[in-house]
Amino acid sequence: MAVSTIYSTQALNSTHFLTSSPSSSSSKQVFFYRRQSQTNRSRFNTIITCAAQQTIVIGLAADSGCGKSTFMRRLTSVFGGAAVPPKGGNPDSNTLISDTTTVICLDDYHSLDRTGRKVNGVTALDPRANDFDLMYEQVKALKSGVAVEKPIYNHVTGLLDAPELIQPPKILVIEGLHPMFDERVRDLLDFSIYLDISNEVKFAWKIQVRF
Ligand SMILES: Nc1ncnc2c1ncn2[C@@H]1O[C@H](COP(=O)(O)OP(=O)(O)OP(=O)(O)O)[C@@H](O)[C@H]1O
Ligand SMILES: O=C(CO)[C@H](O)[C@H](O)COP(=O)(O)O
Repeated sequence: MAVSTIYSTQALNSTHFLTSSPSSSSSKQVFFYRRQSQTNRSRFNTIITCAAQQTIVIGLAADSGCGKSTFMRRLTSVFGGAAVPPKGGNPDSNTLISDTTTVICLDDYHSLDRTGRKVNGVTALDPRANDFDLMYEQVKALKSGVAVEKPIYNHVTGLLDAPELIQPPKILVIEGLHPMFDERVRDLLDFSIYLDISNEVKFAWKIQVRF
């Protein structure tokens, strides 16, 4: 598994691209190619293509409000096609689907809704508030080409909504608080990214969202 950490102190508005990263496991065929245009050597002109035998799984971890969604929108656009919510589904779905990539928000594996967390005195970061067994089963199924009925955590109501059908994509991104906490889920990742955002920047971004 290749690992990359993005530091907020380096460049707040920069995008960090995946570079050539053969998987550590010789049984997999996962390659990201990085190529720059001859005419324009700007890093925003980088093209990435990918060849793989099965669904590639990318894990993106960061604290709440640290730019996971923003980073994923940029990454999926690099992979090709606009990422949009599932058509005709729950308007509060957290999922984004593009031609090549499906982004799943791991908040959907909260085992306790907002009231349940309050009653039990735990935050969403607490492993006890998350269903890692289901997360593992469903990521494993998608990686092996099997569709799943994934739950939805509704950030508007704070409730767990009826599940949505997720088809196996070429590239699956799981983004959230804990893509690397459970060893079984971690072992399914081909590439891991951690957004290491300083508290100063994190609070500034959070205030921007809330006010
Ligand atoms: N690289 C960046 N430069 C400037 N602002 C950013 C950057 N990344 C994210 N932000 C801002 O920070 C805020 C939070 O970003 P975002 O919603 O992507 O985070 P998140 O981790 O997905 O949040 P949540 O955990 O609540 O789902 C947004 O207002 C976004 O515009
Ligand atoms: O986005 C989050 C974590 O990634 C939220 O903090 C978490 O899902 C709890 O949800 P809410 O704030 O709606 O109670």
